Amino acid sequence: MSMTIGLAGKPNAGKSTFFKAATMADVEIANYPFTTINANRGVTYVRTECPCVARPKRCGHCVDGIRYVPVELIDVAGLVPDAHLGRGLGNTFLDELRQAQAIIHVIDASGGTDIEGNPIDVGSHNPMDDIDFLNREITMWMFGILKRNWDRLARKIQAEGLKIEKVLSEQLAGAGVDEYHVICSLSECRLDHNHVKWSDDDLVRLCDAVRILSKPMMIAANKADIAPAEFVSNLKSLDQIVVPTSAAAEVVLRSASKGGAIRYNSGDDDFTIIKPDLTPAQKKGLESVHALLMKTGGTGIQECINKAVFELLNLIVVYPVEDEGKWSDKNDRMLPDAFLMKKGSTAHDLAYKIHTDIGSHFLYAVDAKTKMRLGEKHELNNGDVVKIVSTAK
Ligand SMILES: Nc1nc2c(ncn2[C@@H]2O[C@H](COP(=O)(O)OP(=O)(O)OP(=O)(O)O)[C@@H](O)[C@H]2O)c(=O)[nH]1
Repeated sequence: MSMTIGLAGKPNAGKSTFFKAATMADVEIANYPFTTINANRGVTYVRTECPCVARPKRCGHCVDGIRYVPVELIDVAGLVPDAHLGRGLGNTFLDELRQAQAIIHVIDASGGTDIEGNPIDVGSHNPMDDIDFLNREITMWMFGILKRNWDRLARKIQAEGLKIEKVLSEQLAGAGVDEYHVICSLSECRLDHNHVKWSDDDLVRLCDAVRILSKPMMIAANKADIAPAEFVSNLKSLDQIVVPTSAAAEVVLRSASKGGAIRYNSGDDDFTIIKPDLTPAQKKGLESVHALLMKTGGTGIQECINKAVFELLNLIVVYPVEDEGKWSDKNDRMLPDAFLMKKGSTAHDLAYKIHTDIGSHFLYAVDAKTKMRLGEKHELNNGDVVKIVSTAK
C-alpha cells in the first residue's frame, strides 16, 4: 500500500479525533496487520461499491456490497505558525509531512480556538484565517531547503551546465518532490532565464507552485456540529475541496458500532440501534448524533477520505483476478484484492503492479465483466475486474 494521506492542522482543531475516527475499523474489515502502526500512523479505508453487487453472491471481502480499500493515514502533529523556523515541534511536523502524497487540513470551523490552537469562545476566531498558514509553512519549509545551498547550487548549475530541474528536484526529493513537479512549476512561474538573478521572492514563488503540485490539499471543516453556519458556508465557498466534518460524532458512531450497539457502516447517512438495553447516557449521545446526521447527511469523515483518494490523488480501484469467469484467484477466493492506481493506468501497469515478472511477460488482459480482450495500452476504469494473461511461470 503506497498511498499516504497526512492530517495536518493547528493544535486542538481535532486531528487526533479525526485520526481516531478514521482508523477505528470494525473487526470485519480490520484484517490488515498494520491497522494501528503507532500512535499517529494507521490505516483508513476508502469506501466504494464492490463489483460483486452485480453478481448473485457476495465476495466475502465487502460489507453488504460496500468495499473498503485501505489507505495509510498519518496524524501530523505540531503545526504552529513558524514551525518551519523551528517553533513548536518544528521540523518534526515537516519531516512527517514529507511522506504524504496528499494532505487533509483539519480546521476548527467553529472558531473556538485561536491561531495557535488555544481554546476560546466558539465563534470568536475566523477559521478563514487558518487556511493560508499551513500553505505558508510548507512553502517556507521547501524554500528553506533550497535556500540553504542556493548560492553554491546556482554556481554549480552554471559552471557544470547542469539541468536546473534536475538539481532542484534532487534538493527537494526529501520533501516528496519529483522532477515533473519542478518542470511544471518552472513553466508556470516564468522566472528569469538566468537563475543566478533569482531573488528570494522568486524562489518562494517557485516553492509555492511546487507545493501546490506535490502536496495537494483539501479542507476538513471540523467541529461542524457546533460551528456557526456562516463560518461553514464561507469555508465552502473557497476554491478548493472543503468537507464539513464532525470527527467527534464519527468516533461515537464507530465506537457504538464496534461495541454492537448500532449498525453503522462508515459513510452511511444514518444508523440503526440494534442493542435493546442502552444506558440513558448512550441513548442521549446517539440521539444527538442522529439529529446531526439528519441535518448534514453524514459526519463527513468518510467523504473526506473518499475525496482525498478519488479527487485529490486521482485514483481508481481495480480488482485483479485469475479466473475471469468466477472473478476469483486460484484458491477460489472471489475478488481477493483491490488495488488503488492512478487514473490513466493501463492493463500493463496493472500487470507490473501484481508482479514484475507478470508485467515483463505480459500477453494481454481480459475485462472480466465483458470478457473482452484488452491490449497493454488499454486504460483501466474505476471498478474494473481484470485478468492478466502472461507467459510468466
Ligand atoms: N464539537 C466537536 N468537538 C470536537 C470535534 N472533533 C474534536 N473535537 C474536540 O476538540 C478538542 C481537540 O481535539 P483533538 O482531536 O485533541 O485535537 P488535535 O488537533 O489533535 O490537537 P493536538 O493534539 O493538540 O494537535 C477535543 O476536546 C475534542 O473533543 C468535533 O467534530 N466536534
